[in-house]
Amino acid sequence: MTTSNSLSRNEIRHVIRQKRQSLDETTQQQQSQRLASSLLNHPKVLTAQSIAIYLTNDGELNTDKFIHACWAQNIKTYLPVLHPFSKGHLLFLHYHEHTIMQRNKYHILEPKLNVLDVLPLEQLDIIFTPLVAFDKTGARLGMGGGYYDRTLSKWYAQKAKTNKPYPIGLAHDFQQVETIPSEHWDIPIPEIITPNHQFKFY
Ligand SMILES: Nc1nc2c(c(=O)[nH]1)N(C=O)[C@@H](CNc1ccc(C(=O)N[C@@H](CCC(=O)O)C(=O)O)cc1)CN2
Ligand SMILES: Nc1ncnc2c1ncn2[C@@H]1O[C@H](COP(=O)(O)OP(=O)(O)OP(=O)(O)O)[C@@H](O)[C@H]1O
Repeated sequence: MTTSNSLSRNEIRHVIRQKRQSLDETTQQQQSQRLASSLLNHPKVLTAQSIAIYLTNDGELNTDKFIHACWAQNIKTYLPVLHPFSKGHLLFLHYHEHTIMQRNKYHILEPKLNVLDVLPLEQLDIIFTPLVAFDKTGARLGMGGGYYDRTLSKWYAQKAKTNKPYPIGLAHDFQQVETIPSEHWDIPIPEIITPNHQFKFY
């Protein structure tokens, strides 16, 4: 990794995170509704039984309305939980209206760990991934922990077999940038959805 690369990745993170943190609540609610409406017509969602999603943090595109719509349609929803021993890795736990929640070290709400609620990655139909920025090639930049890079690398390694879970990035339109300086561990994702566009990369 070169210093200039890491600086510009950090600069992108800084600029885009500031922008999304400054969104007002009305805009967030409108975008959440638009997202839910478009996702509910998505062919992969229409046939999904279990999906991984995230709870909005740091001004991310709000997923609340979509999550509730999934529950109404009997689509099971799973949330990322920081792995208790395996640093940098995520588990995906069932999230329903009675789930006991707690805050992780980043102050993001996550289901309280219970092994009975964990679903192996390959049993999820779709993994909706949060991101800070994406570019025209499908490169994604996250918060900097490498959590989704590690998760997606497991998907990538086994994708010839099952292609499950199908990754879809979610973002505000302004999170698209010209180019993300790539690192060797980055896994480009096949599809990114914003309130106004659907991008398919391969
Ligand atoms: N909604 C949501 N949930 C998610 C993620 C995400 O991007 N969005 N993650 C995606 O990976 C994982 C958490 N990764 C994160 C990595 C860094 C920071 C963060 O805020 N870092 C602060 C410093 C916080 C601290 O150390 O106290 C910062 O960079 O300013 C947050 C989450 C799992 N859950
Ligand atoms: N597949 C992987 N295996 C091991 N380490 C990895 C892997 N992917 C990323 N990392 C490590 O994670 C750290 C953070 O990576 P990076 O800055 O690209 O995360 P990010 O894409 O912003 O975050 P996220 O993927 O959680 O959204 C890097 O130091 C990198 O070495």
